[in-house]
Amino acid sequence: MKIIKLTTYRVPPRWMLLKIETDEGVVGWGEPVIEGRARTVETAVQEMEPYLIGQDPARINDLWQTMYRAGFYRGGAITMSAIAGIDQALWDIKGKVMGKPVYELLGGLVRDRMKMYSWVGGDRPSDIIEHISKLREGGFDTFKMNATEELGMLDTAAAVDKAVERVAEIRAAFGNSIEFGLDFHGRVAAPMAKVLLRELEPYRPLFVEEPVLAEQAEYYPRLAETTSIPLAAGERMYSRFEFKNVFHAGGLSIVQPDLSHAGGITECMKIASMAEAYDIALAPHCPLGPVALAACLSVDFVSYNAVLQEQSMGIHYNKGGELLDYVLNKEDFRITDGYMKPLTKPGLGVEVDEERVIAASKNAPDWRNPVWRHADGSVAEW
Ligand SMILES: O=C(O)C(=O)C[C@@H](O)[C@H](O)CO
Ligand SMILES: [Mg+2]
Repeated sequence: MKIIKLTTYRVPPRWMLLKIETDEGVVGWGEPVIEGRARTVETAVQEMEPYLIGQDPARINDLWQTMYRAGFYRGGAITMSAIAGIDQALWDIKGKVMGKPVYELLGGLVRDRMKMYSWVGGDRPSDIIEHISKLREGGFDTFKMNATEELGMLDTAAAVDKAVERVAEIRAAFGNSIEFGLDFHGRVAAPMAKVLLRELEPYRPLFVEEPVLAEQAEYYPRLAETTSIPLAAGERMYSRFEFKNVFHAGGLSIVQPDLSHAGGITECMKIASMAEAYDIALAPHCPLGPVALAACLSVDFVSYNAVLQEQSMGIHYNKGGELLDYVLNKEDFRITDGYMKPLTKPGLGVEVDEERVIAASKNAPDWRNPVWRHADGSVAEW
């Protein structure tokens, strides 16, 4: 079997799907994308074609190593997202050829169902109580929200109190009948992270995500010394070589690689097992589309340390497109009592609605995250 064609489709709300075709008619789908840089990743996928066209899609490991090493320069968000989507599609092909779901090819199920969580509150956290109440009716009991709006490197007690009061309200409304993660989203600089973590401690969030920016990862062990709140990060790290340093330095309790940013299934399986060796839990990042989620689940269902899975249904980013819009087997993505079952169809287990994808790709928006500014006019982390 040989790879004959790669086709990318940028689709609303801000995703990109990749179709890899073979000379024997077997097709694989992947989701290579960096939110806000879809066109750049699209070009990166096209630049990988010379390594792929005419090659045997079964040789995933060799194709992965070639894409990673052959271009001399390596790593980073764009290249590793391109490799990620291609890798997902190659695993999809392999599963379809062998008539097995990818998790079977990775050693079989380590659990029968996977715990899912839902975003609440939007870019500027608001209406949290009402949003949680509504999602609880749908069976969710675990949520994630932004902890703050813009926050200065050194901010006021009032700004800290605003973030803490929001969390206090959640505990007052729901007690310990629900769990919630707080995403600092890189908005909190090191000087304020310690302050916020201390004030949030009494409310026992399930975790705090990106307590500081990934480029400040050396603070993770220092911050972990000051709090019992589990620290989580990973969506802005792109290979096991980056995660290696973070695991070795310590401080992270939960690792959140993104299956569409960190080299795909092949790489994230390695990251997951490295994390397990450090007793770090796995909670793949996935505010993206159905193929990315299916790739996450392929890793979740074979990784002992997988504890939580993000999914984007109802997320505030999904304007103009929703998770199941491009999926024919929607019923397989049902979430019952906050859990998903394995996707059992061959490959990644997503039956892509290709007609819908092609139609939607005709006028895909160039999604960009907003550029926030502090009161003094300087750029704020979004
Ligand atoms: O889902 C998360 O945890 C996020 O922090 C969302 C962020 O990754 C946006 O997708 C960037 O555009
Ligand atoms: Mg995040």
